[in-house]
Amino acid sequence: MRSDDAAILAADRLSDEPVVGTVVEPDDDVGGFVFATRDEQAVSTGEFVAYSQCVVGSEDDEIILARVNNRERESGLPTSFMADPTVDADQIATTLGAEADGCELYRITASVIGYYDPEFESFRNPRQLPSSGTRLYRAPGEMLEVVIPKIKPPSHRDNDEPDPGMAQMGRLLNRTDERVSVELPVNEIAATHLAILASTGSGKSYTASVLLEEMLKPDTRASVLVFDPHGEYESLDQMCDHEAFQGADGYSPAVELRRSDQLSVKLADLTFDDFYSILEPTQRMSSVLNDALDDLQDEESFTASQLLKACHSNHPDGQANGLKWRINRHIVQSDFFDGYDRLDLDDLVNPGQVTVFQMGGLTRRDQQVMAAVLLRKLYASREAAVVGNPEDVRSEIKHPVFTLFEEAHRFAPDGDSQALPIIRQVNSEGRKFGLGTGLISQRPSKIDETVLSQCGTQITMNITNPNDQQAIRDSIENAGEAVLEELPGLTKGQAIISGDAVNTPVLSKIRNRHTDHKADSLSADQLWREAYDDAKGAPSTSKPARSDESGVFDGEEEI
Ligand SMILES: Nc1ncnc2c1ncn2[C@@H]1O[C@H](COP(=O)(O)OP(=O)(O)OP(=O)(O)O)[C@@H](O)[C@H]1O
Repeated sequence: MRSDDAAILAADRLSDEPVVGTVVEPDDDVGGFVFATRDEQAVSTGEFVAYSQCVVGSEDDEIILARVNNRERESGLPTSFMADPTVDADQIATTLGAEADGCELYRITASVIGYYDPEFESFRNPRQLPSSGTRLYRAPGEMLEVVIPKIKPPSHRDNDEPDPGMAQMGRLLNRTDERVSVELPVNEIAATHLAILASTGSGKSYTASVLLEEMLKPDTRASVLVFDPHGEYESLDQMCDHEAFQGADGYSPAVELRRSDQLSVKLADLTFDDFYSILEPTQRMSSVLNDALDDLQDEESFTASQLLKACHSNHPDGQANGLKWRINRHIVQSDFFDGYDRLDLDDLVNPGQVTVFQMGGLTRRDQQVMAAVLLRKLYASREAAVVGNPEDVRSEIKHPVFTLFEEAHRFAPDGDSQALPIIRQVNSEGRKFGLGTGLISQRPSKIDETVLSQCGTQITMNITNPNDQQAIRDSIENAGEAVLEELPGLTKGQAIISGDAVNTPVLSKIRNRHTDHKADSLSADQLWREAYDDAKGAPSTSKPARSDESGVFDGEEEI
């Protein structure tokens, strides 16, 4: 980010950029205009173009940004706009290099985004569409770097104000000849929640890992909990030794990996609803359970045998037998429930630490119960810390926490889940208490609608299923139809970033990871060959896997 952003925003800056076309006519329907160009490559969908215009209330001309939407090819002479009496035909011919014979033109629709107002820290509507003949330029890359992230621009920050923590996620997808960096304010993502949505294999966990890398850099030192049903995030521990993550003051991120056999939930932390879903009691059993839990409600911790005893003491006549059988079956015989806490928040959440819960061996219900218990504890602890109750022992978490849910449709489905009520609560109230969620899913249509619509920032990648596309349309208010139409065409690592962290949606290429990516699909042919060699005791005939472990695409260098 440059500090001389005032100069970057000056309208005369536009003349350094290539001319990409000329406005043919305003188009009220799209809140924009149609322009003509010969160079279709320079103006692919989602690209930013710009023109200068005098706007009411501003002394100088402003740079107005517009986004390229649809395009149509027009062969032959550009008769439709050459016939427009307000257009200077010579000027258009010069601009486009249009020669009389067989020149190919493209009619392109663009919607006006507005001019950037640093006071307002956002775009303003110029309230007037450009007139025919207005010359259009490619929007300057340096300007886009300043105006896309939703932050106070450097020129408007006090010297003693700390720089906002920025996550350098990648670059603008459409700019192939220059690197225009896409940075997102970490604060905004953590406070207003995030959704990363894409079909399987499109790069969701890769993108989430890039974000986690950025959050754990010395500039940010975030506190993050990852709920990871497939063990996709363990390679993050490479951050501990990687030079990109070492601070001048000796900082190095901590990465805690908790395997499912190291996870357990304290019985006293479960609510009646949790017990209800674990034991699935009949109506009669429910009232036995209720009485037993009433007896134990003042205990800070209790064991399964204390619970059994409480059931028996209230109902010695045998009425409790059915429930006791279920307690034995689902609680006593499970390693997952315990009288004592193995989810101590002090160990799990610390600044500069990411804790990854590898929940692979747990049933879906246990995954939900664990996520619910932890989120409830965090919520209560952050609420107590912010509302300011120093007497409350739970107020120990003094810093914001970001939680990330891989396979979010398991935890917050469009249906029943132990974790859904608390995820809903965190998404609607968590901002006040510095508790944020990131939801990752390949099935947005299977996520609870309220939860999804409360994710303020969205990173959306290739998605082909029509129901999922519709769920995304419904949850992303301002991305614009034309940009969303790009979704099926995006390839691995390409994303639309929209919502609270950006002033306008942006098509991006997510950067390469510093750490290895461990979530690649298994290479079946190699594994078969290896298994065959093992079985025969022969020296290996297998060739190395074709998948590129570094995750670097052909011809794509590190940004
Ligand atoms: N930005 C990127 N740069 C380079 N490679 C990428 C990028 N994003 C994804 N990839 C590659 O694409 C593949 C799939 O990525 P990833 O594992 O993140 O997909 P996913 O959407 O999480 O899949 P799943 O739903 O199966 O978990 C990986 O091989 C990864 O190396």
